[in-house]
Amino acid sequence: MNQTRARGRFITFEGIDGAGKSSQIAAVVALLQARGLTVDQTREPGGTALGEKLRELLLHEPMHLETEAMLMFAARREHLAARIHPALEAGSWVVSDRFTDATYAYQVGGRGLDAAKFSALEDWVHPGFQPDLTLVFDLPPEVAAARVANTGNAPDRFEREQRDFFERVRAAYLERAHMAPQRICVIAADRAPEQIRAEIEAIVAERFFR
Ligand SMILES: Nc1ncnc2c1ncn2[C@@H]1O[C@H](COP(=O)(O)OP(=O)(O)O)[C@@H](O)[C@H]1O
Ligand SMILES: Cc1cn([C@H]2C[C@H](O)[C@@H](COP(=O)(O)OP(=O)(O)O)O2)c(=O)[nH]c1=O
Repeated sequence: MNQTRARGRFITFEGIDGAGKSSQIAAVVALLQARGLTVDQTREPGGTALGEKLRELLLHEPMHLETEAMLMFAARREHLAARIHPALEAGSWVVSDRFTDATYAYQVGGRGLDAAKFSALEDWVHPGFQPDLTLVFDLPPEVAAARVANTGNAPDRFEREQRDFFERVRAAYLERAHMAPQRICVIAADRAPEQIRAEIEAIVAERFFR
């Protein structure tokens, strides 16, 4: 029998640093796997050997804002070609810690990149392609900053930014969610992990398994 496997779905997690994405991503991956799906868990910047090298530069090397935006999209181009598209076509689901909404939030919102330049890069790198579902973890920057400080890890170039930067990033995420309400769900992330997890499970079930 010539049965082709259905194309996989692409789910992305977004939010300011310390929003609490990491553990919830693990829960969603486990949930999908429990349904018998093959899941590829990945992240941006990164996700490929080249992308991880670019990530090192992006997180630690000072650079011009437009260099930063183009390197984010360069890493993404590689990620799409080498990993995301092949996985989806093979029927795997792809769950990524960040994607293009992060460039809108951090580079346009946080750093002030020209929105037209962002759109040009987005249209070049993935014309007509967006995640099937994006979860934006939303919380006050001071709460997120306290969580990041508690981890005890050395902060990277982004995590060292001040509260007003993260206020702008947060606002840009909310603006982006407003522009694509069918795709982007905003999650109140200043709650207990179990509550957040239950809400996400309900969203995923409603969106994909109803
Ligand atoms: N809902 C939550 N309430 C309180 N602390 C949390 C919550 N979710 C995550 N944390 C803690 O906050 C820190 C950052 O979480 P993490 O998942 O790494 O965030 P992100 O991946 O969004 O940067 C970790 O120490 C984690 O244990
Ligand atoms: C994908 C992406 C990430 N970033 C930033 C956001 C984060 O501060 C950083 C790395 O993301 P992340 O993996 O969430 O950091 P961590 O592992 O420390 O939780 O890169 C951008 O500024 N633009 C982008 O397009």
